[in-house]
Amino acid sequence: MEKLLKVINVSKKYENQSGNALSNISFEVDKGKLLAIVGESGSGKTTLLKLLAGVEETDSGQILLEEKPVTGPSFNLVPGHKQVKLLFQDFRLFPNITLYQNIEYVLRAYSKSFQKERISEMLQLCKLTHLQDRYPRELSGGEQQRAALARALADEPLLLLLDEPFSNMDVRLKGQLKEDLIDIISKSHTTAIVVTHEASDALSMADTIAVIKSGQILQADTPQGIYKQPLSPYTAQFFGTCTIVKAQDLIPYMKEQLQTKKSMPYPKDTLICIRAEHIHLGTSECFHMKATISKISYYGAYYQVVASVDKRLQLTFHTTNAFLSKGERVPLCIDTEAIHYFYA
Ligand SMILES: Nc1ncnc2c1ncn2[C@@H]1O[C@H](COP(=O)(O)OP(=O)(O)OP(=O)(O)O)[C@@H](O)[C@H]1O
Repeated sequence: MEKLLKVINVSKKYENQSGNALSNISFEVDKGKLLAIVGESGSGKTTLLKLLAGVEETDSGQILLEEKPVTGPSFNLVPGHKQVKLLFQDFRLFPNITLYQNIEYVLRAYSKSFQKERISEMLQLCKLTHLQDRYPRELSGGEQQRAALARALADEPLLLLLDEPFSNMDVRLKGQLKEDLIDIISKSHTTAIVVTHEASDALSMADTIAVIKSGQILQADTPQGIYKQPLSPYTAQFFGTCTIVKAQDLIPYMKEQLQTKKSMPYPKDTLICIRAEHIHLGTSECFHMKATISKISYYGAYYQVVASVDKRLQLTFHTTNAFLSKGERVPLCIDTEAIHYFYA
């Protein structure tokens, strides 16, 4: 697979900052793929996008786009790399010209006939042909985003960067937009990096996810790899509800299963993660322990239940059973095969 982008040991510290915004970041992106960068507020996501777009300077390390260095503003007359498009949360469409003219502006260096052809292609791709004569203020949030996307893709950037593209969207609109975005990006064969703090967006959109915390990449993997084989409790909990417990606290209830799972004995303080969907109400076929329900929260498709087994062991699980109540003692069964171990 051809590597479009290589980020090698990049660090960045702002002048008035005590720690680093980014420390020794390295990753690669294949041509035509979508990478999601995920992390909590202040983890360094936007800083990374700015470095990739060439609008901020790196302190050390290298960013290579098609093997050529991406340099910061002090190296360029016009800040920003010509073939990298950074799409901001607020879209930044020109307010006083129509949607058609917004795209036309990006293509001003090309011939009139090429402009016409390309604008029509972009409008079609982003399902905006019927809205081409409207001004940005006459478009809905979702339409404005597709318009910004059409404009960004018009002169075929090598790399498209999207900063929190769904931050201002309601849930219904977001679902549709996510589908549109993936569709448009893949049809245009664009390589893209999407920054988000929403784990579910990253899981559902990306080919690869990079988890960033305090300016460092904790893990980069496929969505399935990140969800099923998290390298740290932080990543495990970021991507879905899970109970993190010491293996020794589970041994009294699942001695046989835990020991046969791995032939090697594990240290006593080995942590394990059990996803909420891998804990079920016990049956005559599967019973590991009894627990007392301390909390029930309704999430529409399921209930999230917290139940205490003993002083040290509290499990969180999902169920569609609507007849449970707080204080009730319930039998529980854990999918032994799905238990994830964090070896020190
Ligand atoms: N211009 C600046 N000067 C000083 N510190 C900055 C500057 N910009 C960002 N920072 C700091 O760098 C760190 C990373 O910020 P960044 O904006 O990249 O995080 P983020 O992950 O995008 O956060 P959010 O999700 O809240 O937008 C933070 O600690 C932030 O306070």
